[in-house]
Amino acid sequence: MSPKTDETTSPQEARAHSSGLAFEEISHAYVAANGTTPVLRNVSFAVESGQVACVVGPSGCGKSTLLSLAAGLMEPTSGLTRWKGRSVKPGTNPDLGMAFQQPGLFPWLTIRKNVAIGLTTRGMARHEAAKQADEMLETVGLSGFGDAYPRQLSGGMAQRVGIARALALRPKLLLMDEPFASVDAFTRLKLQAEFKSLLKLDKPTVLFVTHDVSEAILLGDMIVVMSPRPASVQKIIPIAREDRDRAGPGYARKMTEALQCLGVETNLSGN
Ligand SMILES: Nc1ncnc2c1ncn2[C@@H]1O[C@H](COP(=O)(O)OP(=O)(O)OP(=O)(O)O)[C@@H](O)[C@H]1O
Repeated sequence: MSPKTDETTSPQEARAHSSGLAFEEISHAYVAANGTTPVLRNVSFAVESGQVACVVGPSGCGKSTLLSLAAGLMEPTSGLTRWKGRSVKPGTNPDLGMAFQQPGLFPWLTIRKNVAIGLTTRGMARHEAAKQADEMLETVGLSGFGDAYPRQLSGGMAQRVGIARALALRPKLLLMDEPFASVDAFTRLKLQAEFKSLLKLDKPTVLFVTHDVSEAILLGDMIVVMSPRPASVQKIIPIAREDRDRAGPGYARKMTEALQCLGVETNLSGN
């Protein structure tokens, strides 16, 4: 979360000195032959090192665009994205790991090779990469599946492979775009709990896009609620450990706060 500020430190300076990921007055528009689509407007927030920020917002408001900017896949129309205080430039960020809604596994490679591929492309020897891939597969509950192919896995297992592939790189910055959206509700709950404990291993800084407020409360140290497109930050809701108890008052309070911010009716008892 943003560092404490005092009279001598402006919020802008605090973001510039963030130890993690910072967006500074980011605006972005897509320009195409048929016109310009403004997507982000003056977005500013910081995610401190080792913290998890979950981004929620209406469909099409620009959440994935924010991830692409953090990954350095494109540059904003205006403003600055910083990682560890340095401006993010297009190109390879060795600290970066990414996982998406569709894990995008290579069907012709074994599961082991799917996980190892990021390591070998970074120059690791094949046998060492295979060993680390097997360790990571064990961590995500897929030991014994290294020689299988993606077609032999269920949707939940394929998601686990996608997460293993991202985490095998031991990323300091992990960007995730609805990684659990395509699995059934029960598998999703299991994956969320597993992912939560995996984060404790290396404590990466995480930007996690989701449509699911309960997922955001469970996984996030903060929820960044975006407005409709062109999106700006509507509210930042800090999440404390006790708020993650689904039966506790904090959980209900944070859920209501986020949903109201998103314009969702929270009391349907009169219907
Ligand atoms: N490469 C592109 N060129 C033109 N417009 C784009 C491009 N990528 C995204 N857009 C548009 O920008 C807007 C924001 O897209 P983005 O995918 O960032 O939103 P999102 O909040 O992640 O959406 P969703 O919740 O549906 O996943 C959308 O209107 C989308 O159509």
